[in-house]
This record gives sequence, structure tokens and C-alpha cells, in this order.
Amino acid sequence: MKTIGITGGIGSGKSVVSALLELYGIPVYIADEESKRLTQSSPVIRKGLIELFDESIYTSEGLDKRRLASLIFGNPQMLKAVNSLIHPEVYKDYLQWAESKHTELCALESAILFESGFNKLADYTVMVYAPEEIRIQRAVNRDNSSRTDVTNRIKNQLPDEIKRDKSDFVILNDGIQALIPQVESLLKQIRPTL
Ligand SMILES: CC(C)(COP(=O)(O)OP(=O)(O)OC[C@H]1O[C@@H](n2cnc3c(N)ncnc32)[C@H](O)[C@@H]1O)[C@@H](O)C(=O)NCCC(=O)NCCS
Ligand SMILES: Nc1ncnc2c1ncn2[C@@H]1O[C@H](COP(=O)(O)OP(=O)(O)OP(=O)(O)O)[C@@H](O)[C@H]1O
Repeated sequence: MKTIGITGGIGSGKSVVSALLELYGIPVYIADEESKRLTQSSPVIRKGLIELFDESIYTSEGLDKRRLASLIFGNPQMLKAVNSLIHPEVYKDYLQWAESKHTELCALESAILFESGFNKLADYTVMVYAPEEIRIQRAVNRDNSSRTDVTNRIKNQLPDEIKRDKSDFVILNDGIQALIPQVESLLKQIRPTL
């Protein structure tokens, strides 16, 4: 079984590319979503977050995501501590998930594929790229969040040039280039090597 690692900064269009891969029959593990599930279900993460902060980081509705975001995205040390708690659990969870799929090819989507070390799980890495200003606008519109919230997250992600250098493939999602031919071309290049 081979894994395609999909990355790209906030608002680049990873979810759109992942949805296309799913249409081609490739199961995709969305790290953002699965990490949210794990913050609810994993006793290791729950205990660790309560130790790092306090009991009120969990409310009756689950993890207080807004508060956690405000505590970590302007504080590199705290972000590192939270990442070190959550990412190993996501890593293990991905391996279990991939094994359960019984498929020759699957994918792992994460904005922080390289930052987190999840790229070690990937046989091929793909960066979804869009210019930063477009990404900011997309994320602001999608999440109804402020420009400052979005740029604070960008500051905690590897610069695009570095992601591009580290990636095997780049998909351009600037709203002009069509995505489907790029995804088809990617799969044509990957599948013969399986
Ligand atoms: C702080 C949390 C609760 C905020 O939740 P929220 O619903 O606002 O954001 P969500 O998780 O959907 O992430 C949206 C985007 O923010 C950026 N982002 C999220 N976590 C990180 C991080 N640790 N470092 C840099 N950027 C990040 C990514 O671009 C991501 O796609 C959540 O982001 C979180 O738990 N982050 C730490 C764990 C993590 O690294 N998750 C992402 C991959 S496993
Ligand atoms: N080519 C495009 N044209 C117009 N809108 C787009 C395009 N690609 C993505 N979008 C929109 O931009 C927003 C961000 O895209 P998407 O959610 O796929 O980004 P993402 O990389 O998964 O972001 P995040 O890291 O925050 O999860 C979404 O609302 C999406 O519908």
C-alpha cells in the first residue's frame, strides 16, 4: 500500500483535491478532522491538554477549539507542546486507518505534513499551491474568521517555497488552472510505479 501525502497552506484547496482523489476511488485521511475526533476520544490527549492548560479547555460540548486556537497560534512554545501531544496519536491512528483500507493507494491530507513529520508516512508528496492573498481570502470567507486569525496560522506553517521544494508534485489551484487534469496527470505518474 502506498500513501500520497497532500499538503498546502491554509485555504490552498487541499480539501477540494482530496475530494477529487476520493472520486477516483482513493480513500483520504483528513488529519484536521481526525485530530479533532482524537481530541474527543483519546484519553492521552485529553489528559495532556488538561495538564497543559486546565479542566476548562474541555466544555460540555467537547474541546474548546476557539480558546485552544487563541492559546497556541501566537505562542510557539505552547503550539509545540500541543503538537507533540496530538501528532503522535494522529500518526498511529493513520497507520491503523490505512491498514484497514486494504487498497493499493490511499492519501493523507495535512496542512502541516512536513512540519509534523507526517511526510514520513508518505511515498509521494503533493503540494496544493495558491498565492497567499487568495488563500487568505478563501479562508476568511469559508470560516468567517478574521484576516489576523488566518495570517497567525500562516505564520505557524512552513513558507510555500520550502513546501514546494520538499514536494514531489505541485498542483496549482489559483482559480484559473483546472484541477481535474492536474489530478489525472498526478495519478498517471504515480500509478505505473505501483
Ligand atoms: C486549535 C484547533 C482546535 C483549532 O481548530 P479549528 O477548527 O479552528 O481549525 P482546524 O483544526 O480545522 O484547522 C484549520 C487549519 O488551521 C491550520 N492549523 C491547524 N493546526 C495547526 C498547527 N498545529 N500548526 C499550523 N497550522 C495549523 C491548518 O491550515 C488547518 O488546515 C485545531 O487546529 C488543533 O487542534 N490544532 C492542533 C492539532 C493539529 O496540528 N491539527 C492539524 C493537523 S493534525
Ligand atoms: N479553485 C477554487 N476556486 C474557488 N474557490 C476555491 C477553489 N479552491 C478552493 N476554493 C474554496 O476555498 C476555500 C478553501 O479551500 P479548502 O477548504 O479546500 O482549503 P484547504 O487547503 O483544505 O484549507 P485548510 O488548511 O484550512 O483546511 C473553500 O471554501 C473552497 O471551496
